[in-house]
Amino acid sequence: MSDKIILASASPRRKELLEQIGLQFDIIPSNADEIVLPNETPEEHVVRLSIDKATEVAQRSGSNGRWFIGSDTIVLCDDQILGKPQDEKHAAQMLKMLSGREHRVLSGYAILDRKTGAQKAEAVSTKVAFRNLTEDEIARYIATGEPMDKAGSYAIQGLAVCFVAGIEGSYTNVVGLPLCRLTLALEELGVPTFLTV
Ligand SMILES: Cc1cn([C@H]2C[C@H](O)[C@@H](COP(=O)(O)OP(=O)(O)OP(=O)(O)O)O2)c(=O)[nH]c1=O
Repeated sequence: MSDKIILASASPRRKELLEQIGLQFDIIPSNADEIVLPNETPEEHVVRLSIDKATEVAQRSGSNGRWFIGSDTIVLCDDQILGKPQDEKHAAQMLKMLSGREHRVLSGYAILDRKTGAQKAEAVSTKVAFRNLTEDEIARYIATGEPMDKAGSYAIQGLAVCFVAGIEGSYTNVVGLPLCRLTLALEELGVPTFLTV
């Protein structure tokens, strides 16, 4: 078994975030299903999906890789889970809902160590407040294409930063991975990071 770290994600944001902290890793996107189960809390949902993504990739990657990282991000508004929009109309509905108020962004992560069987997973929450958005602003934002592959139909790391009146908690958690918590978990599992090698 190689001592590699594998990011089980197709998200270019997660790739950039792990590169930002100097990790060396390979990418194998996950094919895990992303359904919401009845009676599951949003926290349980993102943690379960993170574990599913990491496990699914670990199971089909042969002897390639030791540590597998999976993650999932959702937006929560009025107790409703907002994932990625199905189309532009759906994106407009979500952005209208987020306009002028506060919501939460939940990201889960899971790290599996295939060598020892150890695992760490948790959900991290960040509060984000949007200023009021007009219908015209929402239409113009959707026309840029940015919302279409993002949970909640916006990207804080992109043009939508202009809508963000305030944030409480981890910024990278909104982008897709809570790096502060994740690096602590990596250290606890003995994964070499710039803080330990
Ligand atoms: C709220 C928000 C989400 N997002 C993105 C992060 C995730 O890529 C996406 C949420 O969808 P996810 O299902 O968490 O991830 P994904 O399908 O892009 O990738 P994979 O499942 O293979 O790991 O939304 C941003 O880029 N910026 C933001 O501000």
